[in-house]
Amino acid sequence: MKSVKNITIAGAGLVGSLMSIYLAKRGYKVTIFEGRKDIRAAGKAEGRSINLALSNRGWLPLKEVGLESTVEKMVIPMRGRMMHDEEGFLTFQPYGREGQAINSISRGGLNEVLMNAAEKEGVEIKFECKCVGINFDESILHYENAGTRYSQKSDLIIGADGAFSVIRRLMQRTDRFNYSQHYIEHGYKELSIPPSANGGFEIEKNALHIWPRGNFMLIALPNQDGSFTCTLFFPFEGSPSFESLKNDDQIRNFFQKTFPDAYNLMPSLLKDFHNNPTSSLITIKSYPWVKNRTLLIGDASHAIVPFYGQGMNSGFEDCRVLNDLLNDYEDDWSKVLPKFQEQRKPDADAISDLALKNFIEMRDLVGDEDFLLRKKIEAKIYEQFPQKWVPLYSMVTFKEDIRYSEAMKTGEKQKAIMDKVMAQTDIHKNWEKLDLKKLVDQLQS
Ligand SMILES: Cc1cc2nc3c(=O)[nH]c(=O)nc-3n(C[C@H](O)[C@H](O)[C@H](O)COP(=O)(O)OP(=O)(O)OC[C@H]3O[C@@H](n4cnc5c(N)ncnc54)[C@H](O)[C@@H]3O)c2cc1C
Ligand SMILES: NC(=O)C1=CN([C@@H]2O[C@H](COP(=O)(O)OP(=O)(O)OC[C@H]3O[C@@H](n4cnc5c(N)ncnc54)[C@H](OP(=O)(O)O)[C@@H]3O)[C@@H](O)[C@H]2O)C=CC1
Ligand SMILES: Nc1ccccc1C(=O)C[C@H](N)C(=O)O
Repeated sequence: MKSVKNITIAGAGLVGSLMSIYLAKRGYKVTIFEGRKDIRAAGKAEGRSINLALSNRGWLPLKEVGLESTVEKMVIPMRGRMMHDEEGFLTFQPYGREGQAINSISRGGLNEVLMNAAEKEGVEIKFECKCVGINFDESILHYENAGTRYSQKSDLIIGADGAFSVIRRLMQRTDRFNYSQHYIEHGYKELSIPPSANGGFEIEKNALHIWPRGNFMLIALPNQDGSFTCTLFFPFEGSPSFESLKNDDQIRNFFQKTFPDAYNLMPSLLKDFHNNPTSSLITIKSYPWVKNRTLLIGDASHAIVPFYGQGMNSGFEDCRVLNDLLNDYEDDWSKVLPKFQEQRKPDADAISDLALKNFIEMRDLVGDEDFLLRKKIEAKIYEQFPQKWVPLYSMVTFKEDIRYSEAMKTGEKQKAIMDKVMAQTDIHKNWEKLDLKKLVDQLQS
C-alpha cells in the first residue's frame, strides 16, 4: 500500500475523536467529518446515554494520549453494585478488590475533551458534514453539508460513525461482507434523581445502583452535580412493559410498588417518562472490517448491548490496538489492516456475548443468594491466589492485558468448576471450609 499521509474519519464521537488523536500524534494529517452540530457550541449532546462507565480498557488509551489527568477530574468512582430490593433494603457487592472501581463519566463531557485534544493535535473537525457515499476503489468519501454534496479523497478512510454506520451500510453492498443485527426485546428510558436540597447525593455516591426485578431492572449512575441518571431497562411489550404503562396513574403506581425508594426520589418521574424517548437496544456484528483502504472501528463494526458497560471501552481498545500495530509494523498499513481485523474480531464477538449475559446477571441473579455466595467464594479465591484465579468480571473490567476472548474462555472453565461447588449440599453452611487450592488446580489443569 503506497504511503499513507492523509486520513479521513467519519464520526467525531468517542471513538473517532480518540483515534484521530493517536493518528495526529503519529504525524498523519487527519480530517473528521461529523454529521451533527458541534456539541461544544450547541451546549448539549444528542442521543444515547447521558453518562457512561469507564473502566481500565478505556483508561489505558486515554493515558497513552495524555488525557489521564483531565479525565480523572471528571469521574465518579463506583466501587460496586448497590442492590435495592422491593422493600428498599440494600446489599452491596464490590466490583473488584480494594481500590478498584468503574467510573461514571458524562458522555458529552468526555466527547468534548477528546475533540478539544484532537484539534490541539492539528485534527480538523468539520461539523454538519454527513457522509453519504464512498468510492472504495479510489478512497473518496462523499458528504453533504447544508444540502450540497462534496467529495474528499484521501489515502485512508476510517468509519467511526457509530452503530448505524453509513460506511458499514455501504460496505454491506460489497462482495462477501457478513452482517447481522439483533434487537433485544427490551428498550430503555432515561429518568432522573436530582441532587438533595443541599446539593449532595440522595443515595450512595460511589456505587452503581441496581433495582433488579427479574425480567427488567432500573439502574442509576452518579453525576458530578449530585444527581443520578437512572435507566429503566424494560420490555417493549407484555405485562409489565412500556406498552402496558399507558397513563400517569399506571406509571406512578408501577414505580411506587416496584421501586419504592427510587420513586420517592424522582419528582420529575412523569415528565421524564413522557418526554424522554424509549430507545432500542441492538447487537450488530460484521466482517470484514476492511475494504481496500477503508476500515471500520468502534460501534460501526461491533455494536453491543450496554450491560457490561464495555461498548466505549472496547471501542477505545480498538484505537489502542491499532496504534500498537502501527508501532509493530512501522506504519505499513498493508500489514496493519488485515492484522487488526483478524486480531480484534474474536475479542469483539466475546464482549458482545458477555454483554448479553450480564443483563441476566444484573436484572435477576444479583438478587439471588446462590449467585451472591458464588461471587463471594470467587472473591476469596482471588484474594488468596491473585495470579491464578481472576474472576471473569475482573478480567473484563480491570485486566486490560487479558483479551476479551481469553477472559471469556477462562470464565467458562471457572463456571464449570463453580457449578460443581454450588451443587454441593449445605454449601451455604460449609463454604468457608472449601479447599480453594484444589479449585485453582482444577482451573490450571
Ligand atoms: C444506553 C447506553 C448506555 C451505554 N453505556 C456504556 C457504558 O457505560 N460504558 C461503555 O463503555 N459503553 C457504553 N455504551 C456504549 C457506547 O455508547 C458506545 O459503544 C460508544 O458510544 C461508541 O462510540 P463510537 O464513537 O463508535 O460511536 P458513537 O458514539 O455513536 O459516535 C458516532 C459518531 O458518528 C456520527 N455520525 C453518525 N453517522 C454519521 C455520518 N453518516 N456522517 C458523519 N458522522 C456520522 C454521530 O453523530 C456520532 O458523533 C452505552 C450505550 C448505550 C446505548
Ligand atoms: N448497542 C446498542 O444497543 C445501541 C443502541 N442505540 C440506540 O439506537 C438509537 C440511535 O442512537 P444514536 O446514534 O445515538 O442517536 P440517533 O437516534 O440520533 O441516531 C443517529 C442517526 O442514526 C441513524 N439511525 C438511528 N436509528 C436507526 C435505525 N434503527 N436504523 C438505521 N439507522 C438509524 C439515523 O440516521 P439517518 O437520519 O441518516 O437515517 C439517525 O439520524 C438510539 O435509540 C440509541 O439508544 C445506539 C447505539 C448503540
Ligand atoms: N454502564 C452500564 C450501562 C447500562 C447497563 C449496565 C452498565 C454497567 O456498567 C454495569 C456494570 N458493569 C455491572 O455489571 O454492574
